[in-house]
Amino acid sequence: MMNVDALSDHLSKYVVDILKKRGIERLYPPQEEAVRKGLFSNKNLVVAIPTASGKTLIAELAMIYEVIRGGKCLYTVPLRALAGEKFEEFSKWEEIGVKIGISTGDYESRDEWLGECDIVVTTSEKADSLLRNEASWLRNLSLLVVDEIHLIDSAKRGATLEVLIAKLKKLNPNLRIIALSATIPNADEIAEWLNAELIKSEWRPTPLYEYVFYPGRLLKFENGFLREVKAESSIERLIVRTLEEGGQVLVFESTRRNAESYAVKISGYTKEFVEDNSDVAEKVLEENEGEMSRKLSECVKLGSAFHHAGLLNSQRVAIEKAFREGRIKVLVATPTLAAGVNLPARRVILKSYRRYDSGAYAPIMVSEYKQMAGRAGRPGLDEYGEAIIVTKTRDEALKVAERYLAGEPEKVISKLGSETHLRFHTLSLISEGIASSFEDLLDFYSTTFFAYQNEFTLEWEIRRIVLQLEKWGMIVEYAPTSFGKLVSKLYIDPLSGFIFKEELSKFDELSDLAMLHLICRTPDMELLSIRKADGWIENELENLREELTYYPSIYSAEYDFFLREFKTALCLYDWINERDEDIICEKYGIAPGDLRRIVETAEWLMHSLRRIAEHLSHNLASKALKLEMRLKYGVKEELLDLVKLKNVGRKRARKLYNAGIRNLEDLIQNRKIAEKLIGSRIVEKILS
Ligand SMILES: Nc1ncnc2c1ncn2[C@@H]1O[C@H](COP(=O)(O)OP(=O)(O)OP(=O)(O)O)[C@@H](O)[C@H]1O
Repeated sequence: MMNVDALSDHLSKYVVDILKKRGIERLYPPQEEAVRKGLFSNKNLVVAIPTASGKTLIAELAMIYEVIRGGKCLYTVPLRALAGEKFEEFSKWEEIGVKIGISTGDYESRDEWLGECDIVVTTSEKADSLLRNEASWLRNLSLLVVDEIHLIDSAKRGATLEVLIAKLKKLNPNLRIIALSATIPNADEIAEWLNAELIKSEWRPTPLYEYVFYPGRLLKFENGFLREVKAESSIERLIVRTLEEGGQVLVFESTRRNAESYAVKISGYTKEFVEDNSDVAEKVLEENEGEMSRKLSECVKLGSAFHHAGLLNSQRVAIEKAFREGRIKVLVATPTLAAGVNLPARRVILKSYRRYDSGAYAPIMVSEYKQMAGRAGRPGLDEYGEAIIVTKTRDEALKVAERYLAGEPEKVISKLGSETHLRFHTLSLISEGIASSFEDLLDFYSTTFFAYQNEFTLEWEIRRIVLQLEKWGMIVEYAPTSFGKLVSKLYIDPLSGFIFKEELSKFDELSDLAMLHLICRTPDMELLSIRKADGWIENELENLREELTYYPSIYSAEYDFFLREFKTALCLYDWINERDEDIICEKYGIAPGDLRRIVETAEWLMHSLRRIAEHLSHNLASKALKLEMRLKYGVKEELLDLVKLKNVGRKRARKLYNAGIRNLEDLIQNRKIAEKLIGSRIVEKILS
């Protein structure tokens, strides 16, 4: 393998020294192949290699190479959590004067300061939003790195990724692109679309062995033949053996409930392997002490943990860090983790190979299995990694082995052809001046991966969408109206913008609940699902019907969907009326992380509603602004002057208010009382 000293001609001795400090003496085979295929040139590259095989380093070397030549780089990832992780990883380059920036905040900031950075890490959505808000620095990029480009296949975020690449290529004609991908069967299609050299390999620094388990046996493929070896009688015995060997285990379960209960069960086994985790156990209770958080804390004390989208960000980070440090021995996660951050373990066990998707249990895709299995084997720590799918019988094991061990991951397919995505991106293309005619739109879409993969054009769909945007008053003759430009900048679905405008044109006044319900009626809002235990909602509906402006008949097809909208609006209503977070979670059957996510989305949509009301000079703009702030802090209107103060959240504000302290002035005049209520340190911070 090539010695990193050979890189000094392209990168300088200082860079090589930093690599060596990181323990990187020789390039991995795929990295060497990348150098040979033009890593240090202007060539585009697609790198499709397994997890932890050195993809990121290839991108880092290319970015440093560009920066040394005075270039500017954008590194895009699919998730905010990943952006934070990569930003941390790249910050070491500041040692040689490379300026690293990160931008993943709200969807409307310009972040002009990023203009001075050499490398900016962001999510594809944020980069697209920055383009919509005319962030000028995005027009002089020399290198775009697209991490996880196989997520073009994702129904939710794939289209934005594809359109972002096409936009940046249009705005920077000489833009160099390096795409990092999991091992997918049609990486060559992506390479052709991007006019790139392809580096494709199955090489891994840590060998991966894949098995299917059924009680007492393990199945595996060896030289193309299925072999069966004796095994432990239960998965728990197998897990204990791994812990006895000093390894850790990542377990995937199909639902949150299963993940939580298995983490509790396995904590009975991990406790004998764990030292003192009390600091981590306390950390996960810092922001919330509800039922889920307490259960998580108990597990952590005994060396296990669960990980799913209901965790608070701070809890997720604490768990991941403790797992990386080897203090948590078994982490039980739901498949959402697979596409997320990098948590390798010696053994990866899929207790279930099904996932709950839009109301039904379905077997996971082979590519999802490969993502999870790829986490097995910590580079430099484990000699090998083992991925094990759990089944109950030999018959089932044979079928599962056929599908997942011998199977090919699914091809990456563009999802741009859906009306929602096309509507969303067509408005932005016209708003940003990238398209000012029908031909411009067709030309632009002809440069997407969708066009590469499909003979037929989107002509008919685009005509229909243009007519719709005209009808909604967002464009005229392929130019944006001021309303259309605003909707595009707000990064909301044009249909959401239209719903807001329609409702505001019908009503002068709306109750708080009606305004919360209005944002829940948009395609941008994540809605709560209706559980068996939610019979109470229809009673609430009877009591609150007068406050609503829209209420379908119980016989109409949309009634079930309306119930979900109404349940979500009630949840937000409780939040802004200072109901305790844990009581809200209990009442609506959600976890703290879900509440935070729904509140964050609602705040963004209320902000959008407020901006549209202002644009229409509608008197509800001021009420929308108040609701936006109440959503942000979860308080009644009377506390707004207090929560604006730093270090004053909803609980402290309520304490102060109830003692007669209504704002900063009162606080200064009643400092002693305030110190008794919230502590002198906090008062000090507020007044500093
Ligand atoms: N040539 C090398 N020699 C030694 N260590 C390396 C080498 N290349 C990368 N590494 C280390 O291996 C780990 C994984 O590398 P990297 O993050 O580049 O892989 P990856 O494929 O991007 O992983 P992921 O898919 O999880 O992002 C990192 O800690 C990195 O420092």
